Amino acid sequence: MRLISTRNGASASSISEAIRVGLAGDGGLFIPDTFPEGQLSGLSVQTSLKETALALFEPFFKGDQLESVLPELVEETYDFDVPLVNPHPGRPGVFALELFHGPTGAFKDVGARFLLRCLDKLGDPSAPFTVLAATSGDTGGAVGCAAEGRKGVRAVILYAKGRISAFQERQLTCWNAPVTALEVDGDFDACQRMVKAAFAERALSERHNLTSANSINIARLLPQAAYMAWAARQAYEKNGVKPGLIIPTGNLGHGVAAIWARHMGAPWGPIVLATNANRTLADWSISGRYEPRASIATLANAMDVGAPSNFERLNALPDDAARLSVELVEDRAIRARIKADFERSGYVWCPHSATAAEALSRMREFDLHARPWVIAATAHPYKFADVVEPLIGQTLEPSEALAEVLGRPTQSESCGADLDALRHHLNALNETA
Ligand SMILES: N[C@@H](CCOP(=O)(O)O)C(=O)O
Repeated sequence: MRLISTRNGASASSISEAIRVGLAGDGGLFIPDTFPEGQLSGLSVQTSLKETALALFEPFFKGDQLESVLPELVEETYDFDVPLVNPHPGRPGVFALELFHGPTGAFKDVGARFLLRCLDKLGDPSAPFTVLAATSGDTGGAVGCAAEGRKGVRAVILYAKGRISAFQERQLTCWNAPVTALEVDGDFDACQRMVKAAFAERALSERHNLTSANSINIARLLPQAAYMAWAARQAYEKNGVKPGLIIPTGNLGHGVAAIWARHMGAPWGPIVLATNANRTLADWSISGRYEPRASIATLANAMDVGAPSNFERLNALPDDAARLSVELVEDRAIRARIKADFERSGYVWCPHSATAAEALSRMREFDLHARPWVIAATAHPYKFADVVEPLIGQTLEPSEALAEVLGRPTQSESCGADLDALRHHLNALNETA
């Protein structure tokens, strides 16, 4: 399989190269020239998540230098539960795919663990990769955690000052070498622009061996596509009807991973993207025009994205593969959904997952009962205790892994919201190395 750019025809010589560089030379995102077919057809409800991942990865990694270590990478990536639970006992056709049982309590753990392990295998400790991660809250923590203690990489996390939850900030700034956290005086889109500008400056990129840990990197998307393929099969087998998926969406990496999984044969029916009040995708779904706008701060802060990077990948798909709908959920509705579902069944959503639960509640009765529905539950509610606890009137308990973070010292450096400021920090890292 060839990996080509979403833009002007650049391509990668192998998946390892695509992972190493993160972004294609023309600034586009890597996509397969043709999607493999039939990889998922032999899988059954008994096929484990790890087996599903190996089957899905096979055509991407065939003949690649990482092919022989894939079983080890898969074993380590998926070493926590990804349960499909029923959040409302009175509604047996509704499921939550709980993606927050990893070390940092967000679905980002899966992709970050896989990507950082790939890079560590490919990296040279005497000239490690510098892995840049722009974050609106959850990616940074997952990348920091996955990078800690590695020799072939160093991670530089750019986070938007004042735009993340207190726990997320702690979780971005608590990792030991080789992790550096930069508190950027700007929003997530500014962080993302700085990262892309750094890649575009060839000398800078080569000097630091830059790559990306955001979902622009294909090694973030594939492991997400794998659990989406596995979950579709599980839900499908429950009553033989293709389930619908509702997925909270910001930078669109998770949504595209699910759409890729369906395009490669995972038995998903309709896919609904739930967004917060950042309306770029909702407007596009109505007007057909993609018009990035400045992001606004919401309760579902990890989705505060005005220019979703993976739109390019969505746009590169044939129309029938990319079919989806978008539901916009404002803060008021997020609050009300967390409260209502807790009162109804005791289930607690994080503000991001609550956008998807709210989208489900707005569905017409006919669509709701026509098939099972899976809500992607993307983050542990404890990470947003300041929002969630007053709504449910109870104290939330952290998971063991999240509690561990509370005991760690934290450290970050201030950074301006432009390339010069980032360049300064990167050069300083080289001087202290
Ligand atoms: N939701 C993100 C924003 C970055 O998205 P990514 O999936 O491209 O890393 C976050 O939590 O930082």
